[in-house]
Amino acid sequence: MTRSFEIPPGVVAPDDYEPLARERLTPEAYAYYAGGVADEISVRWNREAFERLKLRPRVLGDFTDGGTGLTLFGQPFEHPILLAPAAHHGLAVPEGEIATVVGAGGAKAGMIVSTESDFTLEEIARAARTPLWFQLYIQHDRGFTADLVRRAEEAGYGALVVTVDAPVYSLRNREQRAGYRPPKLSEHANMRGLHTNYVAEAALGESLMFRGYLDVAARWADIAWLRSITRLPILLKGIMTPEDAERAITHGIDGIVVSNHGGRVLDTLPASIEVLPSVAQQVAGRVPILMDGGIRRGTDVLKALAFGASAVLVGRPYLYALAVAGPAGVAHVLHLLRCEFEVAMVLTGCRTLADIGPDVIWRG
Ligand SMILES: Cc1cc2nc3c(=O)[nH]c(=O)nc-3n(C[C@H](O)[C@H](O)[C@H](O)COP(=O)(O)O)c2cc1C
Ligand SMILES: CCCCC(=O)C(=O)O
Repeated sequence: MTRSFEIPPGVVAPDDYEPLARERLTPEAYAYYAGGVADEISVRWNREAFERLKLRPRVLGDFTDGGTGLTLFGQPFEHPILLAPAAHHGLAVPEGEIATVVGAGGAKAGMIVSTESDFTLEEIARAARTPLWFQLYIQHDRGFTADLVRRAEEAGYGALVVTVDAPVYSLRNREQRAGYRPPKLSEHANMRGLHTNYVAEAALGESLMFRGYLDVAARWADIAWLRSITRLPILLKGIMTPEDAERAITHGIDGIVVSNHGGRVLDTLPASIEVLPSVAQQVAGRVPILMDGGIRRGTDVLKALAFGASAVLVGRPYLYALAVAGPAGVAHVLHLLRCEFEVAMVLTGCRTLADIGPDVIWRG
């Protein structure tokens, strides 16, 4: 790092980074980070659903030997707040994901590295002092995809998070209005040399989706194939229904991420937190569930765990913090969330994560 990064005075809550990031990012980059698909209704619902949930306080508990530690797939984590996979940290600072992973290490937070990172997965792993998982987008070229998996294994990633809810770059009007253009797949650091002839474009009068593009998109058979080529734990990210959760389990996957992709793929999907209980009921403890979408406060983390998540992922808050204060910002925003979460645990009578259950939610 060649520059020093400082936390601006007055930043005391995760959301305090957002207006400052907006000033520092280009309008195109801000549109990419902040935006969702179409009218951004699911983006709003992710927040509103958390805001509607009330907590039930408990007093005078005994917190001896309490803590936030957990184990996922045999890997220890200090707390259940991980960095969600997000493409293009280089839009925030030139050091991109290298700065992010340093910040994640400072806050002892696990990080999920995106297929579409601006540094290679190997470069990020070399800079890491914290557990890393790799988020995989199954590419049209399955041989290339298998190579990515092999590279993630060799670089020491602890799990594969296969994102299954975005087979197509969806219609993000805010990005379009701001003039943001995503790079071509082969321009991404991890995907140099990738070739694909399949692009989701349609001339007037042509079909966008049903003219061959989906011939090479991932299907359930690809999950069975992935299962057969790696011993890494596999999570599917973007599961929103009990049926798909069940199907994932029958395909031998090890974990599920309940997510509407931060409202970036299909608008008017319900909030992730709203569907979490039905997925948790179906899964019934057979595999761990993680969730993301709209986590902005420690109380949101508590609510997600109360509804059956083992851990949560946070997206935009750390991207904004990265833009404002580099690795220091990332560490700080995660630390704020962890501190808020611990306070919420104590004030609802929870000594460890195992104590967090439906009882912490105020009913009626
Ligand atoms: C700028 C940005 C880029 C993202 N890129 C990816 C990605 O490459 N892969 C992926 O699985 N999810 C991606 N996501 C979705 C996040 O992993 C996560 O689901 C979402 O941001 C959670 O919602 P939140 O931002 O409200 O916390 C991205 C999200 C944002 C905001
Ligand atoms: C197909 C989407 C690519 C990156 C991404 O996941 C996002 O911007 O949300």
